[in-house]
Amino acid sequence: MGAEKKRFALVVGRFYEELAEKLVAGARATLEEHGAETVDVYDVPGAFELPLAAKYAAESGRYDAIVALGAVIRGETDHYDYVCGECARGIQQVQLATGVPVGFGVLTVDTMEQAQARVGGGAKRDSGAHAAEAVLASLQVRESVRQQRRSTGFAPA
Ligand SMILES: Nc1c(NC[C@H](O)[C@H](O)[C@H](O)CO)[nH]c(=O)[nH]c1=O
Ligand SMILES: CC(=O)[C@@H](O)COP(=O)(O)O
Repeated sequence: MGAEKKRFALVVGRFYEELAEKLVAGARATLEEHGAETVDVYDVPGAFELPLAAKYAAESGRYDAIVALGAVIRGETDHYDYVCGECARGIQQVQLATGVPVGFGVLTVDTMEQAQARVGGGAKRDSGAHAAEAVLASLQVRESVRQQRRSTGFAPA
């Protein structure tokens, strides 16, 4: 889907700054390649804060879609499980509650090497770009449904 005249917010967990920057670069490049009018960036300390930041952006009415970016790397304790779980659950809740697509561009990995392989220039994928592509796809679905409703005149009671 084209992103012409569309406005996007990136909410970014900065726990690992270098990884965050690469995720932002990938997401921004994808959105701008598709013609985004605006790409605003909002920083939070870590992945646990991403859902609330996404909620603020979604409820502002200023953005067509949001991309949540960050990196969670497993440590010695089970803290990782809570951070990842609440981040993912919260982000999903925001998009379902508001209808504003929120891409999940949060790395949940065991090692820094795994993380580096999943950002721009890495061997596996560019997770920032993928999350941006995902919200473009969600916006396309919404537009297609709207067009279908207009063309068939069908509107649920
Ligand atoms: N260990 C990681 C964290 N932990 C911090 C939390 O996300 C949160 O900021 C803190 O608990 C205060 O509420 N965050 C990451 O993004 N990545 C990690 O690996
Ligand atoms: C993902 C985390 O919260 C983790 O980095 C914290 O490390 P630890 O479990 O060793 O305290």
